[in-house]
Amino acid sequence: MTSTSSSKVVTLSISSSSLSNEKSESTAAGPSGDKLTYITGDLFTSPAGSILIHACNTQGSWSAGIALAFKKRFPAQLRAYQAHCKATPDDELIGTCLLLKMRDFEVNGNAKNSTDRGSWDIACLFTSRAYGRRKDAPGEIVMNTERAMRDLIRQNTEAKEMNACRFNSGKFAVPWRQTEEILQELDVPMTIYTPPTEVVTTGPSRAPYSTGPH
Ligand SMILES: Nc1ncnc2c1ncn2[C@@H]1O[C@H](COP(=O)(O)OP(=O)(O)OC[C@H]2O[C@H](OP(=O)(O)O)[C@H](O)[C@@H]2O)[C@@H](O)[C@H]1O
Repeated sequence: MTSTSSSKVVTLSISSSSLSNEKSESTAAGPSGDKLTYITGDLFTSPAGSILIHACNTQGSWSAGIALAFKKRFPAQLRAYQAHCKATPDDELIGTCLLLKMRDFEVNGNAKNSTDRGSWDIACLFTSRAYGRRKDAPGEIVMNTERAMRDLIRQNTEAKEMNACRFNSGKFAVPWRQTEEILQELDVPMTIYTPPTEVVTTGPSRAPYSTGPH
């Protein structure tokens, strides 16, 4: 069997085991994938005290997609993200992670009526320099994702639970599978949330979204 066909078998095995909620064995030939858990639901229902992960541009803009939800819920964290972007050159930001710790925002900053205040740390993965039509190419975003995830793992010294949306797969237009492969290679435990609306509206190749990773 060629190495190409071998890796294909591993991939298929990951897919089917995820759908049946069974753990797949880790093999030297490929990623285990068994540390990713898939949930249909809202990322903002993640357990308190955990980390919420999303992808960001380096321009200081949370203006669309799930970033807009972060902006509305966490105005103080938005300001910290903007200040960080302003103070750091793009080339230094890209491929890093800004980890905004809840304890730094408990006392002041967020809207007084926010019920989310202080519930989670927020990990901003800088996976693209720009956004919209000027966003980085998919291959670059994937490379930046690996570096930014390593930076997050390094900073997560308290081993907090990590939760993410299918980052990079919306506005950044990178097929989820490519980001998923990076997470599998890093062998990182993470829960991935998919909105129920996305399950309904996706095409045939994304149909298993309600229960599986592809
Ligand atoms: N509540 C929720 N719970 C769980 N999943 C949720 C959700 N709401 C949405 N999703 C899903 O979350 C995935 C990512 O989709 P997104 O398009 O958001 O993000 P992305 O990572 O591709 O791109 C980042 C750039 O998008 C923004 O826009 P701007 O640049 O500001 O214009 C940023 O600022 C960045 O720059 C998609 O699967 C959505 O279904």
